[in-house]
Formats: sequence, structure tokens, C-alpha cells
Amino acid sequence: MAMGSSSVFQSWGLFSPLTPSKTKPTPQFIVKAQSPLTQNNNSPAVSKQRRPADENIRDEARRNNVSHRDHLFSAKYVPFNADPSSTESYSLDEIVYRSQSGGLLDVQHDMEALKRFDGEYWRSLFDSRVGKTTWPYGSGVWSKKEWVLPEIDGDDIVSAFEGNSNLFWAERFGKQFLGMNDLWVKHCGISHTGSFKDLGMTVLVSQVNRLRKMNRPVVGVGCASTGDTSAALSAYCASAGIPSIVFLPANRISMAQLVQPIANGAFVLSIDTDFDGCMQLIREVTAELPIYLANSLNSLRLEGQKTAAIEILQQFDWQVPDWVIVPGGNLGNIYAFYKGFRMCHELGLVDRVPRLVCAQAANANPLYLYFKSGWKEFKAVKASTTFASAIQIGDPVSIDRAVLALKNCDGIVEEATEEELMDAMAQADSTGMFICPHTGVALTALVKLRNRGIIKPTDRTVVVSTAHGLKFTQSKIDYHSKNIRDMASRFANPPLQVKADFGSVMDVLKKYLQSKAPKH
Ligand SMILES: Cc1ncc(COP(=O)(O)O)c(C=O)c1O
Ligand SMILES: N[C@@H](CCOP(=O)(O)O)C(=O)O
Repeated sequence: MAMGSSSVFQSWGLFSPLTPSKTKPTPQFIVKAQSPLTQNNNSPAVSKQRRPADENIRDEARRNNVSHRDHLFSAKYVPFNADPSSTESYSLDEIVYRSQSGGLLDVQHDMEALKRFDGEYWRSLFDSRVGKTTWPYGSGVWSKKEWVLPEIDGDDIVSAFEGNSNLFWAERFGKQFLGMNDLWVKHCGISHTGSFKDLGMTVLVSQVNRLRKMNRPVVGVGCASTGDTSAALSAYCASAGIPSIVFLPANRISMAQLVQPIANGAFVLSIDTDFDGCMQLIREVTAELPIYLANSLNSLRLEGQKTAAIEILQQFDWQVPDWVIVPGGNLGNIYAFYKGFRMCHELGLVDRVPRLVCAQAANANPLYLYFKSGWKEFKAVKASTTFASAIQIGDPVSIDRAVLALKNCDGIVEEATEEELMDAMAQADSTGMFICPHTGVALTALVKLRNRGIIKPTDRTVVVSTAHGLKFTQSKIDYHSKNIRDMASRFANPPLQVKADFGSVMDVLKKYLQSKAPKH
């Protein structure tokens, strides 16, 4: 089959760059993949015919054999940051979370196979899939399937068409508070369950779905959580009919987060300890029972989360921002972003990797302290209560992953006090956002790095917003009612109680309009 010759693949927004399956594709054959938008002068690729009424999108994908060529690519578990001479590896179909030495694992892709296609090929392929309803590529995660779980069958995928989240130009916040003109917020929280965890969970639950079909011993899937992992796990499991079990630190997560797994039918354990205590328990339990571990200790999750980094590059037409700021807790996500950027660089989609900043709450700052020590000594901390409750983590499982990521991109770690993060959240909200406190932590890091002149006014900077603000309304209510001890709540905007009569309403409105009138 000649490259680009099959109208079936073109109509699916796919290229058909393959030689017959027994022949290895030759590089010169492959690198000439055409963009679907340039194939036919100005006309887009052949339009897709409406599927028969009795067929669903999964059936349609099967009939069109959309992932027929994914056997060219493969991935396996290897020890994280292993010595190149190491031969230890595991199939993704094995149930394994740790290396023989007890260290972390990483999903390693067959980069040589991926490199048979050039950067332009991958850019065009990914671009051709954005915003479609084609199963499974309509998902921002599965639109990068070859780089995520290349070998999984489309039939096993559990997806809510997650990803493709808004990259918001923070024009007013940037200009007013930072003198910046190229500031962006990647709204990963505007998502199926309201956080970036959906990106990882679609991958993990899809693999579990596959394992169960293979009769592997997986009865349920479990996690410890500060509220977002549990929401995502329970939703994806519910959608696939798989039992989910969540360990939550009692009274330490928001009401909205608590109700999510309850509503989705998870088995919810509210445990009288903090997140680190729950994490320890779930690790022990998953070693004994047929419960698959869904926390980011499981490196599968990060394969989905890394697609947010690829998406950012894609949204900038494959130009690399100068800075990307990510709030960090268990520290899987900062590594996932690094991995996404690094793959794009290594496979020729972009020419460099941006500098990363990991932002922590000062009340839960073990990475910050480690960074400040010049990476000399890591000490877990006892994390105290923070409004950024989803990152109240003192003993992050992905500490080694985070350090590798930050060292390799000349990264920085910053911290935010409770007052700083709440003020930053309120200021951002006052410019039309509605962010979560964790994004307030990331914005505080940005403010500090701008004030120190490290981030320049014209630097293209992306702040990663990790959860939806609606999950954290109580913190906003407390702030705006000036109800927080030892906090000035400088940007509070409490509602005004007014009598129900015309005169009183007119009086307050006139005063308000006067205060807002342009001053000449
Ligand atoms: C809303 C939110 N932001 C940030 C994080 C931090 O991500 P990570 O644990 O991967 O560092 C988490 C979870 O930990 C989260 O739920
Ligand atoms: N914020 C997380 C904490 C657990 O992180 P994970 O990425 O290791 O699952 C949560 O929402 O539970």
C-alpha cells in the first residue's frame, strides 16, 4: 500500500504510511507523509461518510480498522532512570509497580520505531485528529495513541474524550499584575471529572479493561487520594463497569470531591489519617488483594498525563513556550510534562524543551526544601493543612522523577504561603478566571519569579491549572467573607446586604458606579 493512497485512512484523518505489514518501512518512504490539509490543494481531506444507523463509533472504528498499524510500535516497563546496560523490563500486561530493586518504573517506548517517522509526520497526524468524534482519536490523549499505549485495541479503551483542554490567554491578569503579554493558562481542570487526572485515568482504566478481558487477577482498582484521583478513577471505572475502591483522608478533601466517587458508585473508605497514610495503606493492600493500583506510582498514568504537554505545543503551532509552571504534590505530573516535552524534542516535533517550574504550598513543600538545599538531601515532611488541599502531601512517591525532570530542563521550585496562594487565586478570579487554590500556588510562583526578574515580561509562559475552581468553592467563600484567621483577604469581594426598597438599591448603585467611573 502506498503512503497516503488509501482514501479510507484519509477520511479518518489518518495517514496510511505503511508498507505491507511484513516489510519494514524505509525512512525515505515514510518521511514524506503529507498533511491532510495539503493533499488536495485547498480542499480538506475526503469527508467522512455518516456511519450506518445501527453502528456506534466503536463499531465504526473496528470496521475501518483504525489502529491496524499500531503493531509497529510498542512500549514496556523498565526501571526508572535505569543504567543503559540494564535488561530488566516487563510487559505492560504484567501487574507490576516497582523494579526488582524497589525503585520506580517508567514506560519506555520503542523510540527507534517512532523515529522512522519524522517530526512533520507526527505533527500533521496529531493535528489531523483534533476535535473529531472518531473513536478513540477524538480524545486528546488517544489522539496520541502511538505514543501512549500503542498496542491496546481500540475496543478496550475507556474514554470520555478527555484532553483538548482550553489554553486560555490570560491577557488581563498578565497585563495588570505582571506586565506580561504572553501569559497562558492551560485549563486541565475543565475536564470530565474536573481535573488533569482524567488524562492519566483513561489510560490506566483502559489497560485494566484489557487485563480483565485477558483474565488477569484484577477484581477492582484502588487509589489513595486527596480528591481528584478518586474522582477520576471512580468515573472511568463506573463507565466501564469495573469496581473501584478509594481511600480518602477523613475531613481533608472538599465536599465536591467527596461526593464524586460516592455518586459514581465507588467503595469509599474515609480513613482517619492524611494522604501519606492512605498511600501507605493502599500500597500494602494492593500487594495482598486483587486490586490494581491507580495512583501515579503506577507509571501508566503518566503516559496519559504527558499528553497535556504535547497539546500545549500543538496549541502554539508547535512553538515552544519559555516557561511552564506546574503545581506539585505527589510529583507525577511534573515528570509527565517533562516526558511529553522531551518526546516531542527527541522525535523532532520541536527544537527544545521549555524550562519547568514546580510550585508547592509552603505547608507541604518537601521538593522546595530539597531544591533549596542544592539537591543535597531529601527529607519527607509532615504536610500541614492547606487550602491547596489536593497537594497536601509530605512524602511524594515520584520524588526521583521530579528531580530528574527539573535537573534536565534547568527547572526551578517555588513555594506559596496560604495568604499568597489565596490572594493569587482571588486576583486571577477577578480577571475572569475561576481557578482552584493549586493554580493559585502556580500563579504565586510566577509572581515571585517575575518579581525577581527570572521570568521576563515577554517570556511566553504557561501556568497549568490542574482542577476546576467549582470543586473548591468553600475556600473562595471563606476568603470572600473574610473568614480566615490571620489572613487579610485583601481582594475579598463580599456581597452587600441591601434592604428591599428602590431608594436603598439606588443609593448603593450610585456609590458603586461613582467608584467605577473612568477618571479623566
Ligand atoms: C488539583 C491538583 N493539582 C496538583 C496536583 C499535583 O499533582 P502531582 O501529585 O502529580 O504532583 C494534584 C494531585 O496531587 C491535584 O489534585
Ligand atoms: N492530588 C492527588 C494525590 C494523589 O496523586 P496521584 O497522582 O499519585 O494519584 C489526588 O487527587 O488524589
